Amino acid sequence: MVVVAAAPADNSGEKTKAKQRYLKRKKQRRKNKPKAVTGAASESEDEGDAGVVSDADPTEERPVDDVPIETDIPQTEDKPRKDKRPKKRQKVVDEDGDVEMERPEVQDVTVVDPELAPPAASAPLPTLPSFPLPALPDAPSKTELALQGLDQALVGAELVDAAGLLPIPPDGEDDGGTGLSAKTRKQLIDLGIVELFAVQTSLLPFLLPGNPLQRSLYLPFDPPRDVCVSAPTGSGKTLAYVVPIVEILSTRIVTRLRALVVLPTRDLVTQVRETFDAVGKGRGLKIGTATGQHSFSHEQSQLIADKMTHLAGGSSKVDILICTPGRLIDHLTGTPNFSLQHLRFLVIDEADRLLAQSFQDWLVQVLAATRPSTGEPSVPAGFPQYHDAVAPAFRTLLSYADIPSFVAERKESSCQKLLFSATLTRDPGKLAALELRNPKYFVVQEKNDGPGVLDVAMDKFTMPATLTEHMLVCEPSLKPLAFFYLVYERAVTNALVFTKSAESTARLVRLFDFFDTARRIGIGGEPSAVTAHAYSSDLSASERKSILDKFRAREIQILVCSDLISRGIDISHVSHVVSYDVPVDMRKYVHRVGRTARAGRAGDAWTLVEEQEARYFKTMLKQVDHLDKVRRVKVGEKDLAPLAVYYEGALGQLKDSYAR
Ligand SMILES: Nc1ncnc2c1ncn2[C@@H]1O[C@H](COP(=O)(O)OP(=O)(O)OP(=O)(O)O)[C@@H](O)[C@H]1O
Repeated sequence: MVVVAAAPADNSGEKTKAKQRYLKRKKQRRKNKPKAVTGAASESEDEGDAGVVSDADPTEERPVDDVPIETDIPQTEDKPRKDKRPKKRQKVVDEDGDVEMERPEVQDVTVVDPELAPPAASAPLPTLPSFPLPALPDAPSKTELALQGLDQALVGAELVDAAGLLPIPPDGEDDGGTGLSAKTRKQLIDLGIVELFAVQTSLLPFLLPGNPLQRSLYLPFDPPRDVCVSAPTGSGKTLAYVVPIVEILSTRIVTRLRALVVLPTRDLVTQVRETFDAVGKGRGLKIGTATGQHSFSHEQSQLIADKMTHLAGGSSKVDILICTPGRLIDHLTGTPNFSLQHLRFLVIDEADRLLAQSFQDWLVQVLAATRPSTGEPSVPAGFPQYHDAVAPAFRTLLSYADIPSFVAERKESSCQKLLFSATLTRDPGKLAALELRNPKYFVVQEKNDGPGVLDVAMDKFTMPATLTEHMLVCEPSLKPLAFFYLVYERAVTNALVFTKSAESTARLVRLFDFFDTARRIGIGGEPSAVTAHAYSSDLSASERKSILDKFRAREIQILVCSDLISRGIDISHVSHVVSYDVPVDMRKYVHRVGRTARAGRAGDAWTLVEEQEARYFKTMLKQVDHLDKVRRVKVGEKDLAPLAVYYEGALGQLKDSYAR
């Protein structure tokens, strides 16, 4: 009996001389061997091999391929073979420790008489198991990256189908699942609102629960959850908060400042006020605005009833205040008895825009004013105090010693924060700054439009379904002409035209006037049907209002503006939006184009792209999988030729006017 020790593995892949010799013999042996019908292939082969090896030089090292390998191939023999010892197996535990495996043990090989050897099997030789080469793990997908660090509440957002509508029952007890009182339903129907849009359908029942206790003005023991809403432009977010606020505050007896709505611009404050006035008509609610449009003392007199006495519970003349953040801070720091302790609602509309605004840390100051501080009582002993006017959460700040303990207990503020935007931020840092209480997210999107939460996480915002988008690439020098082509040849009127600055706005309007006059003369002096006007921050508030009114009345057909009114402004008849200068980022694009195709109406958006900007613009759209939604329109010289003659003249006049 000769025992051949197993050789170490030869990983080089080169065949040694010994191996070559061995393989040759093996081949020979196979040829001579009688054909086996059954039997464990590996074992028969092993034994045969061993016999051959015994002839070989015992000092020769045998290649690792020689070593019999025990596999887990099921045995086909019916009877167990008595002459074989069961082979030893080595137990190993995998790296994670949760799977126990058996590793075949390298064995001694016993040489037996070939006569006694069982017939060799014809099955193929078992091969060495191959182990995968070490490789770097796959890079995380964009989706995985987008989800990293995301607010868990956003991950669990409620997805709302943008097409969902809910009819408003006109009268009777049944509210049809809207959560609205008969009074509010009647008021909405009088305003022409006969069904709720998707965002309202999901938000109203949430903010107006069936249990009347949860509709209370104060919920100190059961504070309400905060809400974040991401819904496309023109989808009706304003009514989604105006209606519940009016509904809940209508139960109030005493006027306190209970709803604060913060918006980024004065124009939006005016617009939202009009909506509150319309919906809240006949409900006795007092509504105020603070934008800096009037003098500070005038605003103070509109907001505060008593400026002279220090009142622990504040003194408000309004139930609802709609304001810009700057003016809000002015009142918070400079108006006596202006208090946010009674707030039931804090609305931050165009939230991502406002959170990007760090004006005097407005958010920190506002949030601090809505919750009781842990410091000294705000009203020292000896001062006149009216404890009935103090919000429950703030009663601990009173210096009264005789307040029963259940009242004096520290309770949470009842202020419910409501955040809205068509481009809601997913920035965890910014969301954390809001100190949201158990927030509930609503994401309104087109049905089957992909994973909604991920879309928000990856800045892929849902556009209105009724919007058609175009881009027109042109030479920079021909851009004004391309714009005139859109106006006169493609009937792009009732349009908002966005430029990059107030200066570009003024220049374009001037050029438009020269062009229009030249064209009018050229075609026989017909009065022009198209009037363009500039709308910019250079204008006074009253001028801006008058221009907007004229545009709404269709006396002006084209309003040229900067991004000042790219957010929130709602003018129903805007059928076209033109980005005369390409927007700097996707958010701006979403808000600009969202000035049309509102409330289910059709609308067209055009972007004029200078040749050198085309790559940037397309990349911006591609990053959010939006490029294929924007149709590329080609305008050749032939198209522009009829207008080119007036354009030359208008350009000359513009140059002269600036030279003067
Ligand atoms: N249920 C409804 N039925 C009919 N019209 C509605 C309804 N809800 C809202 N609207 C109208 O839809 C238009 C757009 O609403 P709103 O201004 O609230 O949109 P938005 O979602 O705030 O848009 P943006 O993000 O651009 O500010 C308004 O003219 C509004 O009156």
